[in-house]
Amino acid sequence: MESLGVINKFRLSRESLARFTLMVRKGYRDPPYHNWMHAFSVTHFAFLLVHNLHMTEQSILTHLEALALIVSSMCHDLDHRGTTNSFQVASNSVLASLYSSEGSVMERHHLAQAMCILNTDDCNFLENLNREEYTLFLDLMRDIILATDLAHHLRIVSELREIAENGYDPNDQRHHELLICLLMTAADLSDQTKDWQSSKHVAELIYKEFFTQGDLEKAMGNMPLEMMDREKAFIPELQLQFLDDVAIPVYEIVAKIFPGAEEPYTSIKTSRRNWARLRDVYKRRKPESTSSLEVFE
Ligand SMILES: Cc1nc2ccc(C(=O)NCC(C)C)cc2n2c(-c3cc(OC(C)(C)C)ccc3Cl)nnc12
Ligand SMILES: [Mg+2]
Ligand SMILES: [Zn+2]
Repeated sequence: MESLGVINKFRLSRESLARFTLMVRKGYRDPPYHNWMHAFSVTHFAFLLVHNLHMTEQSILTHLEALALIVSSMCHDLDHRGTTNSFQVASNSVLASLYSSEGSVMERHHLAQAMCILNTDDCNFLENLNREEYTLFLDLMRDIILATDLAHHLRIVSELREIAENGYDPNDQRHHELLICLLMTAADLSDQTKDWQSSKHVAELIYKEFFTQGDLEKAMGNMPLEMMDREKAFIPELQLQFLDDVAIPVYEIVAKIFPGAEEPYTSIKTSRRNWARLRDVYKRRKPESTSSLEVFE
């Protein structure tokens, strides 16, 4: 926050900011993947994007938008239970009864948790923002956290491709809104742009979460998605699919809009090559012998 210049610009209270951060960290549970470590690494990547691509200096983002992106990254998976939106509905969870009519069940809950913490005494580090800035900040945080629903991303990805092809227009309000969603998604997926060992380890954590949900669904008498069924999933193949269909296009678009952001795109393509190698190695063995998580050994 210091090096983004938002502390001084918005006269943020360091004590409140520290209390807010500690409350946010406490607001995460400890599933294998969707815990504070994920929120922390997403926040760090969001900072690197804004800082290294000089987004505030070049007026690509206002300082308020940069602040909203960082704070939203910290809060974007608050109180995650390691289960998906469809599982909330299938299991008739309290969160589903609260939010399923609007969709993005978990993301609405993450946002509600963030608002609660902001409204907790001594944690509202935004107290020196004027009414207009504060209202705009809350609108930004809402849009950004709701943009972390994979379904939302899949709805806008064709518009994102079009912006990457035809050029980003900083004066186009829709382009600007879509860009902020893209930055959040790029941060949320950034574990896959790290070194192979780290990316592979994170994938292992995600599938531990998915398989636990699959076990729960079987216990409930429901059929889990193949991706969540530890007996059926072939992880290298599933990872190649997700990288090709969702993750790699995100960094390809980021690299097209920001020429200085080639590295994550290069790195995730390397990760993909490693998954392809792993798939070929495990494909040759008797398929029934490889228990899903064995690929991580
Ligand atoms: C390594 C890696 N593999 C994944 C494999 C599958 C899926 C999945 O949900 N498949 C559902 C089917 C219907 C397509 C997500 C995966 N995933 C995510 C992720 C991304 C999310 O949404 C944004 C950030 C908006 C893309 C939301 C939640 C998660 Cl866990 N992060 N890393 C991963
Ligand atoms: Mg999420
Ligand atoms: Zn996340």
